[in-house]
Amino acid sequence: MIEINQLTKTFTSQDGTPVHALGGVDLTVNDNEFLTLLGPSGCGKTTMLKMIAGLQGWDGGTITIDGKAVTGPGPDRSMVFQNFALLPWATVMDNVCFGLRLRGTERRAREERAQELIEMVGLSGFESKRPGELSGGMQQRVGIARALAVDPQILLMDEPFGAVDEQTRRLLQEELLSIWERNRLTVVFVTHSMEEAVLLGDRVVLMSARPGQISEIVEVPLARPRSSDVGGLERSREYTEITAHLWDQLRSMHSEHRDVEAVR
Ligand SMILES: Nc1ncnc2c1ncn2[C@@H]1O[C@H](COP(=O)(O)OP(=O)(O)OP(=O)(O)O)[C@@H](O)[C@H]1O
Repeated sequence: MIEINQLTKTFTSQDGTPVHALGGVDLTVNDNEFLTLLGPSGCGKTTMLKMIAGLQGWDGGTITIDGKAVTGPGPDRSMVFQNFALLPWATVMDNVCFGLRLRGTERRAREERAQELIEMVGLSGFESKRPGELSGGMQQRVGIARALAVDPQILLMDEPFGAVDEQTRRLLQEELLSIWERNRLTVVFVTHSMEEAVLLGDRVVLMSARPGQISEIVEVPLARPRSSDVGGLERSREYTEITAHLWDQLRSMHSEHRDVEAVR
């Protein structure tokens, strides 16, 4: 279980003015939960994800995982980035093996594990290609396989499908759901898309504009497994009601934010 208590962070921008990114976030993520994070641009979603990953420090508050304080990155957590963050000179196989290699796993074992994952994400036959030879969707499949190779308990995903076309996005959503259904990981997934947040999540966490705080947590009652009929879910009444509610909330946040900016 991930427990976040009163998390605060203020950055200093280049001209020296403070940027209050997080203003006291409290959040609990349950084991095996698929949690999606939604909120206006700049409300601190990426910052919070990086903090859980142990890649970014904070000013106040605590983050614990199964009762242990997060003080840096660990083998229990993997992150998937929007821009894929692959090694451009390395092959698909070497990219997927990367984390296992850092851990000192011997070559045969790591290549066997990588091969399983390459098959799982539908990239068999592309093992010796380099990222530049692949489409965006294929590169993100490599990113997902790489993150899964180290068998993390927690997968942290920062708008992973933001840079791919609509059809690829749908396929990747279905694949991710099916991987999660089989492996029962804990997933924290940042997105700009209300639709994606609802289709994937057990709960949608709505963050308020900067300084980011939890504004509302919405339970998603859509039945699981969802991987085989994402399109059908989109036509259900529950889906329409939740997305309409989220849109109302986001719209009022945007207009409040505009009013605050205007007063400044
Ligand atoms: N290293 C940094 N130095 C200064 N300011 C930063 C730094 N990292 C983030 N910020 C600022 O902190 C705020 C939160 O950024 P963050 O990237 O977490 O937001 P976000 O909710 O993920 O945004 P988006 O949805 O646009 O990706 C933003 O105003 C951003 O400019």
